[in-house]
Amino acid sequence: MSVLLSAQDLRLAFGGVKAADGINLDVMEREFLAIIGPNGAGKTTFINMTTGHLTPQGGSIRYEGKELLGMKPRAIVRLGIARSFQLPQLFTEHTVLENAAMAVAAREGAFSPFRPLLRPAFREEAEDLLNRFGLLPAADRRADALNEGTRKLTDIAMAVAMKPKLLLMDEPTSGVAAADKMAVVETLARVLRDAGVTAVFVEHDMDVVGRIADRVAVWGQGRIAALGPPGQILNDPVVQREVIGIRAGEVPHAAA
Ligand SMILES: Nc1ncnc2c1ncn2[C@@H]1O[C@H](COP(=O)(O)OP(=O)(O)OP(=O)(O)O)[C@@H](O)[C@H]1O
Repeated sequence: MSVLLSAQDLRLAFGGVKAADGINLDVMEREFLAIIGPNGAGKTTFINMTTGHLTPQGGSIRYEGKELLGMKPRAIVRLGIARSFQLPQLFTEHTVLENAAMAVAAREGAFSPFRPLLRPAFREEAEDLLNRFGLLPAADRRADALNEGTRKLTDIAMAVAMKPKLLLMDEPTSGVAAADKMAVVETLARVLRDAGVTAVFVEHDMDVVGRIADRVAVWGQGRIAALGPPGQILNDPVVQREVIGIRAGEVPHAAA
């Protein structure tokens, strides 16, 4: 497997807060890399620096060997890096199908408020996308009437419409009802793996991490405190105590 994204000595401080304090990380092609860590550790900051929404004060981020620093978010999307947000960014007054069609149209640079959204080519691709995510039954529902699991999947489907090679997801399961969580996770993992997409995702639910991550990076105060396979990281007593909040003697969440 080759390196897709490589961060070297990334640094960014907000006043006295070091949100990135020398981040070194290689993301391998097609892997699912989970980022875990306490609130304020700098996890979202890393995503924002990769997408061009924040500019590091030092270091470099290379994607397929190309330096991303200094590039605008739109240019980074065009290279094949998409993201989904902790709070899904949907067009709430439109249906799920229309949202998906808008993402397809945006990718084609053909979105226009004056032309029909559901042109046949966009509609067909949007339906295919929804089908892959198991979202066809929700196709005609307005985005503001969806449960959180369906909203999250729709948001991720829109990111996948950009045909990314790398997808960055900020807490893909936050707010999703416990009963729906694993189905959502299994669906998104299946679609992304089928499409050969590399995924980097921030996650607080260790069951989710244990289920789909190939590797886990533990963030601590702007640095990577540990990195390895989930069986190793999630069973590490320090990670359990400092990040997961498990005390000695309790049953860990993750399987070895
Ligand atoms: N635009 C900003 N301006 C000022 N401070 C910021 C900004 N973005 C992040 N920070 C600060 O940087 C630190 C890291 O924030 P970040 O959101 O990356 O943490 P996180 O690990 O994603 O936390 P959480 O799990 O709560 O989402 C925090 O102290 C935060 O308050």
